[in-house]
Amino acid sequence: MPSRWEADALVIFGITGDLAQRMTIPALYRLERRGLLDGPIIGVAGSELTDAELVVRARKSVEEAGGPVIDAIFDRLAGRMSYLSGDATDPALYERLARMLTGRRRPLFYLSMPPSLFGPIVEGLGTARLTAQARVAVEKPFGHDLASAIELDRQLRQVLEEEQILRVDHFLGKEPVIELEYLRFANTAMAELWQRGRVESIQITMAETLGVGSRGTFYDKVGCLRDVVQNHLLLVLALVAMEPPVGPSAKDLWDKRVEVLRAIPAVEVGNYVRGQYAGYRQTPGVAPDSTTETYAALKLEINNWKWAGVPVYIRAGKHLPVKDTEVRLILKEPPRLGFMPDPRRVEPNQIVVRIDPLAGMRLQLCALGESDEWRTVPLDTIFARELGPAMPPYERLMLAALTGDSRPFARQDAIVESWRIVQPLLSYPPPVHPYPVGSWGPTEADRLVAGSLPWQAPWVPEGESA
Ligand SMILES: NC(=O)C1=CN([C@@H]2O[C@H](COP(=O)(O)OP(=O)(O)OC[C@H]3O[C@@H](n4cnc5c(N)ncnc54)[C@H](OP(=O)(O)O)[C@@H]3O)[C@@H](O)[C@H]2O)C=CC1
Ligand SMILES: O=C1O[C@H](COP(=O)(O)O)[C@@H](O)[C@H](O)[C@H]1O
Repeated sequence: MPSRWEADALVIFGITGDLAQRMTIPALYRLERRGLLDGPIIGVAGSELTDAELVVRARKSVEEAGGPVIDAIFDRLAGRMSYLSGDATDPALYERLARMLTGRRRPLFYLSMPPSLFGPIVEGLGTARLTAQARVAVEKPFGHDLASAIELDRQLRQVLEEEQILRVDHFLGKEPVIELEYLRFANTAMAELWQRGRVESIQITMAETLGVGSRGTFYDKVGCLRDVVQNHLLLVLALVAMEPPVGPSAKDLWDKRVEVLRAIPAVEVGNYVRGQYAGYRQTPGVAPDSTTETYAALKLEINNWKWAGVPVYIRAGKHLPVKDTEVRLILKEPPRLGFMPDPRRVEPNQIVVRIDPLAGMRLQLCALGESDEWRTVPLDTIFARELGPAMPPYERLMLAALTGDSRPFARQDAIVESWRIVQPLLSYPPPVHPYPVGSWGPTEADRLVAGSLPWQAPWVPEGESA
């Protein structure tokens, strides 16, 4: 049954911006190729452009995203597109937009704009009476701390109901992140292991080989904790630790995720290590005396029946040795039985769910080799080889937004809880430690995992260059 929120028009605010050009337009092309688009697409931005000039830019975006561009498909997409130029703070823009949307009842407004404009845009849409049956997608960041996240929501809620707001976090569109729920609850083997009686600790790593590049001005105001930990990684943790949802709706899913976040106490500053890669301060747009972190590592706990006593370690950073995002459950050691040779050398089993770049799962077991040597034996699965290629996140999220599926979009209470968890770290940031480019971050982060297995080198599947 079609959702009552299925869109009959798409309006992209910020169509000329970096995100729209690199991600949104190529995603729309791929949806067109699958035959999943319907209705007009209106791009809005400040630049003075004609419809034809927008189409030329769109073609360039699709070409730069890679893969062949099929003329007939691109022409179909281009045929839907039109452009509206104006200032998002000018009420006249919304009157013009309303005229372009005549006859359309359920537009999706996708805000790929500076976050400071989210409030004014929603107000403009409301004043032009465009929001009755509309939905509004907003890109992260949802605030820059707890207070501003609450304030942003207050502004949006003056015009919109909660279910009209789609908070886009592209990690929630990643196939293996979605897969986590099924892996855990469709497999008794996993479900039985996934609890404090079996798990010694959890490590979540998001390592990037690149630095901040041309995003210095943006990044220096944000830092690693806000950029990827508060949003992507805490939402992934919520999925890793949640109880099974009682039903299939977005509410069922988010109720369980939020339960996990509510059970996580705010992180103590002593459990947080910040790092900055060598040379960061020379990046264009970065302050010469910047103390912004490009690496963050923290230890937290989940105070509920299932996870109490299991430390969760999260680390993320730029200019690290590999590009890798993974969740690693380190299982408890087996009992030391007398019949096994040298039982102290048995390594604990580990379950790794790799999110990026080549998604998959590893079960790390232990076996005795020919010469009575303990060996680590990996059982690996690459999801794309078993399940076929996954839909890229922006395509999946755009499709969900257009078809009225709220499940992959973050709910406000989850956002508030995740800011609460990191707020002490933002209010009282510890000193930042330098680290060399290509290293695993500052060695100070090693003290966080004292008492658990050290930080584990991520699983990089064979054939994938590090
Ligand atoms: N870039 C990325 O990789 C990511 C970005 N995001 C988020 O997405 C959003 C957009 O980011 P990004 O694309 O990088 O930003 P850009 O600065 O590249 O683009 C901003 C867009 O907003 C338009 N714009 C700005 N001010 C006005 C105004 N007053 N009136 C009308 N249009 C205006 C610009 O139009 P014009 O230039 O034509 O005037 C442009 O199209 C931000 O919220 C960002 O945090 C989230 C994840 C990743
Ligand atoms: O949101 C962000 O994510 C990217 C990493 O995303 P991925 O899909 O390539 O893992 C990160 O580089 C960027 O700094 C951040 O804003």
